Amino acid sequence: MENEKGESSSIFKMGNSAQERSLPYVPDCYAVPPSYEPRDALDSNFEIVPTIDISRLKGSDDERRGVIQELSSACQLFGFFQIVNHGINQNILDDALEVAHGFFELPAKEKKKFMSNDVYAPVRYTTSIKDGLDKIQFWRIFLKHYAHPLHRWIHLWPQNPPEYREKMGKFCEEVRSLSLEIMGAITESLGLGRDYLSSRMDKNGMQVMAVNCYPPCPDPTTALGLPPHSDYSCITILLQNLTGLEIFHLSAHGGSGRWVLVPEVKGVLKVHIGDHVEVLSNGLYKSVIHKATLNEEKTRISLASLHSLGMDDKMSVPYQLVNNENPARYRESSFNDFLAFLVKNDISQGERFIDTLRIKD
Ligand SMILES: O=C(O)CCC(=O)C(=O)O
Ligand SMILES: [Fe+2]
Repeated sequence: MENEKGESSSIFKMGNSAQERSLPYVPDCYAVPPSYEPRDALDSNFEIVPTIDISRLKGSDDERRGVIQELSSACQLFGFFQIVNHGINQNILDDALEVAHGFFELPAKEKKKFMSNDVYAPVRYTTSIKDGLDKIQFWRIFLKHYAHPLHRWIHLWPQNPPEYREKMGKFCEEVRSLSLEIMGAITESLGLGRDYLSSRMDKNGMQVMAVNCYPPCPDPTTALGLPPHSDYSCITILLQNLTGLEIFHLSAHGGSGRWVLVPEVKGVLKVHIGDHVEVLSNGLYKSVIHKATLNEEKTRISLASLHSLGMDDKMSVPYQLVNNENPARYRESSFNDFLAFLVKNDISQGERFIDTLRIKD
């Protein structure tokens, strides 16, 4: 973000190319507390991250039931799973990553048009989380833009690289229809039926793209791309070019949990359970705490597509999941409520939206 003199508070001088932005050292404002980065507890056993063949959702009743069971177990144990055979062509994934990278390589002048720290802006470009306001800064540059309905927002997106709108637009449309399919399976797995949220998500549902760039970092052990957090959305579908995403596996280590590095396998998409599915399930499914770690040599790009109900549409605990023994554990809230929370709170300090929704016994 720029002050009156036109200087950026960010070390990244947001306009330059990723290479020029790279510093030979990590300034103090980027140093994260050791508790954010417990390297010794990292589980590098890739096998344990659940992977689901999503094509079976369209198969026989038995196949669909099998997927629903796997999904339910992944949502309870991890709040996270990977999907294969999702039906999105590899070219579409590669093209979206390519135009995202191309955008961050543009000269300052181009990118500055989108610079904003207003969390309500439908298109904004900035660094960290709230640049200049976060107590700790994060080694991340990002473009955030709304993506659904596409015709309403696409004319606000970058026109450079020239194929940005077409290629990112195609990716967004494909990922959105996948999100509806997955949400149908999630509500079915909760006994609410496949169409419990369909019309609300279909008509007014939001899709927000976080197009993230993490330049090479001279000391990846001291800084982070993003601190531990959960997403406010129903689900997030994520595509990355390199490993770096770590999730907190709650059920590991007798419930004390541990960090797991998510593997990168070409073509595999990642699905995060967000705060609003935790509410929807009355706490049976957990929104996954995750963070973005850094690479010493390479620029990491991730495309996080967040899917939620409409701006003012409230997610509440369904009456079907509530009885005397199992009362509602969360207050209702909307996407707009999350934005108000984001304005007032510093996520870099570990504040979580979901914690503000819990109903105390
Ligand atoms: O870059 C990543 O792997 C994580 C991105 C993320 O968590 C987000 O944009 O909310
Ligand atoms: Fe996230």
